[in-house]
Amino acid sequence: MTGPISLDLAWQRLLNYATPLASERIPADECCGRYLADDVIAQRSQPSHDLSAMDGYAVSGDEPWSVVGESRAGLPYGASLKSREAVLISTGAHCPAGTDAILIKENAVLDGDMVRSSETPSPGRHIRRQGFDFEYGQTVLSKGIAIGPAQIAVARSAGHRSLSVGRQPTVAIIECGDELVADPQNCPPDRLPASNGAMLAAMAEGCGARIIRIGPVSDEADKLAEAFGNAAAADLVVTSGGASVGDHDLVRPVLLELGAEIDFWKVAIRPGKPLLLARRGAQVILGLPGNPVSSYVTAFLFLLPLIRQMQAANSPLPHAHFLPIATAIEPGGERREFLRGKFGEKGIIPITERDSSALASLSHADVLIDRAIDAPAAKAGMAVPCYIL
Ligand SMILES: Nc1nc2c(c(=O)[nH]1)N[C@H]1C(S)=C(S)[C@@H](COP(=O)(O)OP(=O)(O)OC[C@H]3O[C@@H](n4cnc5c(N)ncnc54)[C@H](O)[C@@H]3O)O[C@H]1N2
Ligand code: MOO
Repeated sequence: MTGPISLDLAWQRLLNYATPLASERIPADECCGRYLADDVIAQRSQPSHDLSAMDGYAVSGDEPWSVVGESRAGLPYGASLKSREAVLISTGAHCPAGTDAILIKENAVLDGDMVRSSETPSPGRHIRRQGFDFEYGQTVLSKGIAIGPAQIAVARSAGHRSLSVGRQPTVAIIECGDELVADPQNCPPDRLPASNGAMLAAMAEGCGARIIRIGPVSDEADKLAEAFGNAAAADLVVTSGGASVGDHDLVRPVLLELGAEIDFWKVAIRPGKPLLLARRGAQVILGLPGNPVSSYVTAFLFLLPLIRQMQAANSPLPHAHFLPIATAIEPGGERREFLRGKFGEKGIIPITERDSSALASLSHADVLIDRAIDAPAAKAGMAVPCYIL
């Protein structure tokens, strides 16, 4: 039996394993949370003309100016300005050709159809130049980025009604364990409400997956094989529990029986050592440990990156932020460890509970603190790598 592999190696293998699914074109307005399958090229310049950034007067030459018309947003003044002419202008309206400056309304002194300034407007000030935001033909959004509200807005502004995005994977979640009951309000004293399936489904769905829930499945090889059969249509199958070395831990033996290729089993992290990556035909299989916190942490580190990668994300792994800790942390151990932490006024407060079954402490966590193997003790105030949950 080979030993656990490092997290970095496991991540490298994971990213080589899953390829992006086919792309699809959908309305830009429905793209929040999706990943771009192609670069987005501007079909127009923004702004398409020089625009006023303020309400006031577009003026040409020296004062006083005679007011010859109006330029409104969407209703431009049709002619050029001559020297000593002005038009009333609104924010977002075209500056007529010949505009030298914008006299803001607050500094305008009207006298019949003439206008003067109480403060001379500086040339070019308050004029948004054509194409200053982006130019026609420019790449405004790059392939592989996550689409959020700002990206939807820029795509529309660049003239796109629809966008090409990675297809969302179907993820089947199989919960294993004789002790698990589906209904938490009907749980005999010797059993346990199944909680990992719902937790993993919420995590995967939040990352864009379409979910199939299977189980809880009892610890019997034929039942687990049947569950894999029911998951045949999924792009990715995630199991929870039965990943370790116990007599009733059946995920690995059943997968071998079904002819799956196992890439790795066991990663040197805490929590979450018994973790399995396999492939069966085009289907990727991720076996997560049953302990609830291990399940959460390994889903965060492996399941969510797989889902992002399948949707064409260019940066699917979680990103660490260096944040100061409010209290000291003891030296790291022989596995890379992910400690729960929460936001506090003086920095991240490490949560002392480290048991991999302790869900209440997980529910208080805002971050996972990444502690390297044999990391030296960290004093209060030191910045440590954290993953925001
Ligand atoms: N001899 C060894 N024993 C164990 C090792 C080891 O290396 N040698 N590793 C330990 C570690 S680390 C972990 S993590 C667990 C993982 O075990 P399994 O993936 O086989 O999980 P189970 O045994 O099925 O369950 C563990 C624990 O979690 C509870 N559980 C399981 N599924 C759910 C669920 N869907 N909802 C809520 N709770 C669940 C289950 O009742 C158990 O208490 O193995 C260690 N053992
Ligand atoms: O990973 Mo186990 O997750 O250390 O309890």
